[in-house]
Amino acid sequence: MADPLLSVERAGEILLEHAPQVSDTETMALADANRRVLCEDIASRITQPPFAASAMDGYAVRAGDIGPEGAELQVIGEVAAGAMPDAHVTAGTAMRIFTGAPLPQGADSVVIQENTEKRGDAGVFFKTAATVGDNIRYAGQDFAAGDILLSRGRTLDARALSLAAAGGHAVLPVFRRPRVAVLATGNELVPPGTLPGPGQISASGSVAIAALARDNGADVIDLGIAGDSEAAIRGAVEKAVEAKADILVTIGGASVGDHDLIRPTLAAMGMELDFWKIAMRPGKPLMVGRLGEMRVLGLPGNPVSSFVCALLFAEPLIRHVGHFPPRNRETTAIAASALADNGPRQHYMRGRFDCEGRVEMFERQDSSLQATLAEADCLIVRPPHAKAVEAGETVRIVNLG
Ligand SMILES: Nc1nc2c(c(=O)[nH]1)N[C@H]1C(S)=C(S)[C@@H](COP(=O)(O)OP(=O)(O)OC[C@H]3O[C@@H](n4cnc5c(N)ncnc54)[C@H](O)[C@@H]3O)O[C@H]1N2
Ligand code: MOO
Repeated sequence: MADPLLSVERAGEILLEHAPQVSDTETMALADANRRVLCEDIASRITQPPFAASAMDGYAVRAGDIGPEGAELQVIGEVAAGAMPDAHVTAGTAMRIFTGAPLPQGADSVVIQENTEKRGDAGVFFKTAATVGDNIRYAGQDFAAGDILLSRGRTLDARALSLAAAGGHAVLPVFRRPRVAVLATGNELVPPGTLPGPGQISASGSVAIAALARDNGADVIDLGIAGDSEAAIRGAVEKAVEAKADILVTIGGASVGDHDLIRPTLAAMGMELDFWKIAMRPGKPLMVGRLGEMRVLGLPGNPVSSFVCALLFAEPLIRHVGHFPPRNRETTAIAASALADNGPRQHYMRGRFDCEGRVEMFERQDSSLQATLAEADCLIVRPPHAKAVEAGETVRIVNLG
């Protein structure tokens, strides 16, 4: 019989199909622009290097003056970085020059000082032949004014920011960060740090989702904890709408119990449902919909389920909305021990690498166990109906690092 549940792959496609990308932009100082995405091509305002400069400490010479047998030349002055030469190099003369200094007119080569010997007051003997262009950085050899240095869509990092600075920019136009609202739901939840009373547990899920969202370039709106009532959930969702969240991530209340009110409440508020329940374990009750422009991701409450769903769905969604390039976490590894055959849902099993780099699964995989999640290096992916695997065979994994 065909499995009626949506596949993980198809769910991922549907998720991105209706997710509008951020169009608002802002101007950021270079110091604040790291990890942001450029919204325009950036052309250089200047030519780099702006002038022919020496790449070494030594002497600016005319290469033709020094043959294979060497030559003695008269030093007529010196030029350091930041100064301009006050003389021309003519036949039989040289000028002392330092790294970064402009090349004097007439010179066409720089000889490093290690290949010279001082002779008398103003004489220097050049021991080896010089070639035109030796140790010279010519004007514009890096880039010229008007060249496109960085393209729209580039995620800014240390190298890109340095290039922008070299090109004469102090600020850059970037897309605003995607706004992700995170809402925990459940009467049993208390904020982290509050000792749980009878029947209560710490709300850990939103901490994980907020950190993951920030890792992926989002601004997080923490909506706190809503109790299991339609009014409480509605109030929190309204705050997400007011804050103009691009994405609302809810945790818990996604399943079929009498207190699982996320889907009915959002439906009553006008959410268009894209899907609810997928062929995945943990994470079967995942829900995806749209409330106006806001993408809604309803994660199951078990902390491992909410984290795995966030990694597989919230991360790509945030990256897409924020114009960040997709992050491919999937690769393969050698199984350290045998794995049983799999049921109808794609199973993401916590695993860790052994000292030989092979992957072994944790024995206990219950979706409430957070200690093994924190210890895990990867999730071993077991596709629906996958056959049993022997030790030494290759398996798909999702890297958690
Ligand atoms: N009859 C059925 N029952 C359940 C099914 C099902 O198909 N039929 N699915 C199970 C699966 S799978 C999951 S996963 C859970 C998910 O259900 P909910 O999304 O409704 O989650 P809750 O019931 O609200 O919570 C489950 C569990 O997780 C704890 N929780 C909730 N929020 C947080 C949080 N922010 N931080 C830490 N822990 C949290 C909550 O206390 C519960 O212990 O449903 C199964 N049931
Ligand atoms: O799928 Mo639930 O998400 O197993 O714990």
